[in-house]
Amino acid sequence: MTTRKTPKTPRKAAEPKAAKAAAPASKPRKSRQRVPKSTDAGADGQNPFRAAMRRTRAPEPATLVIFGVTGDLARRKLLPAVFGLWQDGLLGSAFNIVGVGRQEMTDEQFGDYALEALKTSKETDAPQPGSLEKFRELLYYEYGEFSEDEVYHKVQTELDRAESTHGGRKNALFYLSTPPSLFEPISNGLGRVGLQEEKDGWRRLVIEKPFGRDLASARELNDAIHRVWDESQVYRIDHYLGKETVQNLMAIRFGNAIFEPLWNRGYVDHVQITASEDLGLEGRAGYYEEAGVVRDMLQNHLMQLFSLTAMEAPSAFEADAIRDEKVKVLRAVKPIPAERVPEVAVRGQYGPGTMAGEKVPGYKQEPDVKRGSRTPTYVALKLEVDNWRWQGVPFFLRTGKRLPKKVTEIAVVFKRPPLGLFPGGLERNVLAFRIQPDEGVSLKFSSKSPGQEMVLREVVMDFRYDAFGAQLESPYSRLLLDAMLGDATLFPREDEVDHAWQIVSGILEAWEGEDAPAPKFPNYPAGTWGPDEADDLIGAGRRWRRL
Ligand SMILES: NC(=O)C1=CN([C@@H]2O[C@H](COP(=O)(O)OP(=O)(O)OC[C@H]3O[C@@H](n4cnc5c(N)ncnc54)[C@H](OP(=O)(O)O)[C@@H]3O)[C@@H](O)[C@H]2O)C=CC1
Ligand SMILES: O=C1O[C@H](COP(=O)(O)O)[C@@H](O)[C@H](O)[C@H]1O
Repeated sequence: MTTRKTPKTPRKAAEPKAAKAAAPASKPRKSRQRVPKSTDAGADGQNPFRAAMRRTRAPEPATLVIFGVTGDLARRKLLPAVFGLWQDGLLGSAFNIVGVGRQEMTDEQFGDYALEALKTSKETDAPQPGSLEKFRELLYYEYGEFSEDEVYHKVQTELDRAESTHGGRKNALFYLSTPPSLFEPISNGLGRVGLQEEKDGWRRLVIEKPFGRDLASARELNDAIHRVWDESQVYRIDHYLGKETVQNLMAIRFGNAIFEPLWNRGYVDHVQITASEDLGLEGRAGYYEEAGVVRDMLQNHLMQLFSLTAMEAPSAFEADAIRDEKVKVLRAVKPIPAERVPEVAVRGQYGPGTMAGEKVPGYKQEPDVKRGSRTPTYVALKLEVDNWRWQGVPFFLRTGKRLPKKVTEIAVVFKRPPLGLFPGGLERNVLAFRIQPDEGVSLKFSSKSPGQEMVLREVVMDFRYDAFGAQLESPYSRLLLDAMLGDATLFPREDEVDHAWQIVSGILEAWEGEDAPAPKFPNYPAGTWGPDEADDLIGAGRRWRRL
């Protein structure tokens, strides 16, 4: 995304740049609003999940500064998440947002933009009467070139202004919701004007994914970030960790006595981790052509799901104890040098096809995609873990765009019973964590079907999240609140990110290196479950789950 766009929603004419830049530092603040009570479902009129959080968690007064606030992520996810937290009274006694972008806009115009975003996003909680207008009072906007100091001075001025209503504190959470190429320039810009210094309040940096584009660039970015920030101030976000159902994986594994004894090579045949998407490119060619599925999904979201499934129990539910265990299992993954890639990985790119009865274009026909594009939109990978728990148990990971449906699932497939006493029934028990949609956990097993004969049938025990009677929290709400509270438990640490890059490095080398053979793309029609080679990867006697 290098071209400058016009604002994405109708707005009033932009105020001249000079007039905005010359606004006095002492411009009067809008009065801070009392946080309204929620009318979400729940006995006390609140979203029960959030009400539970409210009792124990309240951040200090703070400013959330979103760089790239005019982008897709901010519009569809971040602003709705912040609005929901604020409406439920979770953002403490004083809070405001400074949106930062490259487009010229006044605070007023930004208010219109943000409200339009809230009204159109599917993720926005039902607003209470008048609450959108009250929320608008918290919104400020600054713009400029991210390579120049001026915009950071403007941000500093915003923090100075907020001080009086924030109890003399200048706490700030800087959220980098921009293309990854801007992470380092923005971090440096903040550093040049001293915005990382914690003299008069905490300062934290949230960095979106992908963190780097390969192992070398991730390390360079990490070093650059550390030249400005202490690791304790850095929150690398992977929104999959904010999903309730992903956290539930730890709850089920380590909060029950019945699963862990089976969670090993003695009982588990293999594990399948799937993140399939029915969507195609959604106008994100500029980003996706550079990234491809390995950087977009595999290196981060799927590696997180893998490490949470395969790790040992942490000694405590604390950031470093959990991160230590995740790193240990990532280190135990059998290395995948470029020569091994054909054995363990399959790539794909969708061609034209049919989705829900509608014809859809292939990847190469999507707007702004190069006609000869080699960008993969599908990957399947076999991981082997060289440790006592998992020796000989393959983990199969797959993710892709334009697959038949949106579903993310972790399925633990158990070994066959040692003796087949009865006819019928299923081949193997499966414990499946439905991360999304239709969130829940199911266990498949065989049962006698009614009748004279001892014939088995496959049955399912199913737990559904909607049994709790509450809508699940957006992962961004959870993670934003955690970052405001200084809780890094659900954010990947630098060594986790590094090890995840190490695992996929050979794949990138084999597929993108100078001598890499040209792929035969497209190799799956949109609306199908990916290339046929993925079936060979999972091997004889096993098959991918049809979800
Ligand atoms: N969108 C999504 O669903 C998800 C996105 N992410 C990550 O979030 C981050 C943001 O993604 P997304 O919102 O989709 O990206 P977008 O391309 O929509 O834009 C992000 C923002 O960056 C600005 N921007 C782009 N290029 C420049 C530039 N050269 N100089 C200054 N500003 C620039 C855009 O300004 P303008 O509006 O003027 O173009 C916009 O404000 C990325 O790191 C992405 O990987 C992570 C998970 C999901
Ligand atoms: O990070 C990303 O994730 C989304 C999928 O997220 P989900 O929460 O809807 O499963 C993906 O579409 C996008 O390409 C990627 O950048």
